[in-house]
Amino acid sequence: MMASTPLLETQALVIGYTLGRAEQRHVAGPLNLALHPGDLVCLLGPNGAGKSTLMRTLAGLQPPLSGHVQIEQVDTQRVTAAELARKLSIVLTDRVEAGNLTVQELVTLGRYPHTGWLGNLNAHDQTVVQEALRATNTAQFAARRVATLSDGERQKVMLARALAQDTPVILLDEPTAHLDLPNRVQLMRLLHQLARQTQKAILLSTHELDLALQAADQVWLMHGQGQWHTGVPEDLVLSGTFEAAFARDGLAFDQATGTFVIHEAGTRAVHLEGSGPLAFWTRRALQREGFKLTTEPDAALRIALREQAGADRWVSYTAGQARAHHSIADLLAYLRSVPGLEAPQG
Ligand SMILES: Nc1ncnc2c1ncn2[C@@H]1O[C@H](COP(=O)(O)OP(=O)(O)OP(=O)(O)O)[C@@H](O)[C@H]1O
Repeated sequence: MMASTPLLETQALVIGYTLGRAEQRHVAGPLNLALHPGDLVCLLGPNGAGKSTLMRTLAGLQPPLSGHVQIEQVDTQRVTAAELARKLSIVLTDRVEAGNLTVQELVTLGRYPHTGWLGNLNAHDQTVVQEALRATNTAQFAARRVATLSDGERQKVMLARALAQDTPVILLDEPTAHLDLPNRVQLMRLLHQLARQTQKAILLSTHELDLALQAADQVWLMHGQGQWHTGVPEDLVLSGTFEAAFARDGLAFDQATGTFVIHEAGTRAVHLEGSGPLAFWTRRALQREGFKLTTEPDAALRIALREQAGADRWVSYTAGQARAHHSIADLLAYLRSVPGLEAPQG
C-alpha cells in the first residue's frame, strides 16, 4: 500500500469519443489509476491503444465518456481552467502554438497561471524560468524564435515551459519522440530526479520501452482493445504481462535482457560456458547467426569463454576439434566454415 495521497486519481474512468448523437467509440476503461507524489510513471502501449486519448482526458482537454478525474482530490470538471493550470501542465506531441515567440518568451508564458495575463514577473517567477531553461539545456537558445528550432530543440523548450508552470502534476505525450539517444537518456534522468526532488507526479507516454523499463517507478500498460495493467516495471516483466501486451506479429520479449528479440530462435544448438558481458555479446552474435542456446553440455557445438583480456577469449569445441578465436568475427567465420554447422538454406 502506498502511504501518500494521490495527486491525480481516476475513478471508473471511461475514455473515448462521441461520434454522433447515439454513437460512441469506447477506447479504454473503466480505469482506476493513481499518480503519487515523487513518482515517474510511463504510459506504454501499442499504436492506437489510447495513450494520447488518456492524456487529453486527464488534462481536461476532452471529456470522459463516464467516470471521474480528480486532482488533489477535486474533480477536474469542477475547477476553472486557471485553477487547473496551476495544478497540471501538459505537453502534447507536435503542438506548437507560438512559433513567432522567442524561447525565453514561450517559457515565460508557463508562469502566467501564477501571475495572471497582466501580472509582472517577480523575482521568484524569473528564477523559476531560468531554472527551467537550465534544467532542459535550452538557455543557450533563449533568444531564438521557436519557429527556427529543430524538432528536438523545440521539444525540450516545450518541456521547459511545462517546468516553468511548476505544477504538482506534469503530463508529457511522447516527450522523447524527436530526441537523439543522449538527449533521451538525459531527459528520462532529469524527469526522474525532478519527480524525486520536488515530489511532483510525472506521467509520460512513450514507445521507448527499454528506457521506460529502467526509469519508471510505475508503468501503466494499455494493451489495445481496452485492456490495461499497472505495476512496477520489473513485476510486469516477470509476470509476462509486459510481453503479452506487445505479443503481436511474432514479437518475443527476452525477460533475461529486457529486450525484444529480432531474430527467431535458431535450430542449431550451441552450449555456451561463461558469464558477464563477454557471454552476453557472444550470445547475441550466435543468436543472430541462427544458433539456439542450450544447457546440454554435449551439444554438437560448445563454446568456452576466457575472462583474461588480450588472450584468445573464445574456444570452440566441435567434431572433436578445439579451436581458439581472437574475436567474435573470427569465431563466426570459423563456424560458417565447419561442415554440418552452416546455416540452413532458404
Ligand atoms: N478524434 C477522434 N475521433 C474518433 N476516434 C479517435 C479520435 N482520435 C483518436 N481516435 C481513435 O482512438 C484510438 C486511440 O487513439 P490514441 O491516439 O489515443 O492512441 P495512442 O495510443 O496515443 O496511439 P499512438 O501510439 O499511435 O500515438 C484509436 O483507435 C484512434 O483511431
